[in-house]
Amino acid sequence: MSLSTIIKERRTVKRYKDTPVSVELIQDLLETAVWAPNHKMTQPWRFIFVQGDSLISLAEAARAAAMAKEKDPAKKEAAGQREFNKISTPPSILLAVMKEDPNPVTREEDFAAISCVIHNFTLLAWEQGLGTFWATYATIFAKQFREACGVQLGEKIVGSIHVGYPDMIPNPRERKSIEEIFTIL
Ligand SMILES: Cc1cc2nc3c(=O)[nH]c(=O)nc-3n(C[C@H](O)[C@H](O)[C@H](O)COP(=O)(O)O)c2cc1C
Repeated sequence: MSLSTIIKERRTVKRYKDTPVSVELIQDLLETAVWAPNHKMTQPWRFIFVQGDSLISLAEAARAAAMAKEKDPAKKEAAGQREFNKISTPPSILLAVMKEDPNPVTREEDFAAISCVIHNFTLLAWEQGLGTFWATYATIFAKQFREACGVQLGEKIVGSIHVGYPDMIPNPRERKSIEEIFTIL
C-alpha cells in the first residue's frame, strides 16, 4: 500500500473482531511512530497498552466515574453501564499520555507533536490490517480512570486509542475540496 492510499483509506473503526492484538506488534508500531517532528525533542509522551483483565478493570473505573458524575439516581446505573461498555468492548486500548509542560508554548507544541505520533501509529496500524479509533470521551479526564491506569499529576491522556482487527469499516466522510481551503498569495 502506498502512503497516500494508507492516508486516504484509514478509517476510524468502532467494530472489531475478538482476535487479540499482539503486544509485540504494538511495540513495533510505536517504535516507528515516535519518529515524528518534535520541537526541542522534548519527547513528552508515554503509552499504556491495556487488554484482557486489565481492560475490564479500567472499564470498571470508567463505570465508577460515570456513576459518580451522574446526579440523577435513576440514571446512574445506565450511565455507568454505557461507560463500562465503551471501554470493555474493543479488544485493546492504547492510551497516549503527554507530560504537560508548565510553559504554555511548549505544551502546545508538545500536543502537536504527540498528535503526529498518534496519527503515525494509526496509519502504521492500518498498514498491518489493524483498525483504530482515537477517542477523547470525558472518561479519560476522570480521576477514577486516571488512577486506574497510573496516570500522574502533570500528565494528560491525549487519546484513548481503541485497537483491533476491524469487523466493519465505515464509509469515508467527505473532506472539503482543495479549492475551498487553499489560497495562493
Ligand atoms: C483528537 C480526536 C478525537 C476524537 N474523538 C472522538 C470521539 O470521542 N468520538 C468519536 O466518535 N470520534 C472521535 N474521533 C474520530 C473522528 O470522529 C473521525 O476521525 C472522523 O469522523 C473522520 O473519520 P475517519 O477517521 O474514519 O476518517 C476523534 C478524532 C480525533 C483526531
